[in-house]
Amino acid sequence: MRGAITVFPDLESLSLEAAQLFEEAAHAAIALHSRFCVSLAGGSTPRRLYQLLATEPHRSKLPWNQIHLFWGDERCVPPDDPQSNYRMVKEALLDHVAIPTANVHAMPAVGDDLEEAARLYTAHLSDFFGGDIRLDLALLGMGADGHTASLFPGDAALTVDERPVAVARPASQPTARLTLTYPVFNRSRQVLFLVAGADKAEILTRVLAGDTAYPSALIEPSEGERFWMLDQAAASKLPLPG
Ligand SMILES: O=C1O[C@H](COP(=O)(O)O)[C@@H](O)[C@H](O)[C@H]1O
Repeated sequence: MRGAITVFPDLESLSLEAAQLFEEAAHAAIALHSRFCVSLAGGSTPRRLYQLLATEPHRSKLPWNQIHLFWGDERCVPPDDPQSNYRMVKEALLDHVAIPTANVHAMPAVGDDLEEAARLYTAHLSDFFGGDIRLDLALLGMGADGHTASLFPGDAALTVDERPVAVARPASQPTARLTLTYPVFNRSRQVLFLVAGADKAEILTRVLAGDTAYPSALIEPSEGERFWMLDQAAASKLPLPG
């Protein structure tokens, strides 16, 4: 087993703790370098976390003008599509907090030329961070196939290590995607995986045992910390401690 792992009874208690970690990480990063740069996970699991950040006590305690939100991945759909990760974040969080528009760094995953879209987001990251793209916190989820962000088993995006953004074309998915790549996640100061649901229990045991057939197992920040927050259902097949 690798990384700090905490099991919660349900998604609500997991999300409450994740919101606390987010707030503490934000204050620590802002004390260190006056801003907090975080990449957001999509899908369904982090929605409750984002809702909690958008309500008291977190909403008032977070200095939104010093928080910069990036996207870990995006589905190639319009931003108002139900599948859009941007839309999920907007509805759960952005619509409810006073974050400056300039601090919302959504992935432009639309248009016919996705390689160009990946180049544009790469250029945006380079402009923002300069030569060293380093997130303070990467929020990640895990799919039942072991994918994380849009790093899917067998997809070419897994092998991209010279660019921060790649186009993913997972055979299992209805649309192409954009994703941050391993070097970005593995350079983050902190990585927090949020994993909930019984459908993930089997693969999670393999990921946490370090089986690199599953993309989530290859997220290992070289100089940072990695945390796993699991609900009881996702953790149900893990070996018992001791
Ligand atoms: O497709 C995606 O899936 C993963 C996991 O999502 P969940 O719904 O099982 O929580 C997510 O982390 C990723 O950002 C998303 O695009």
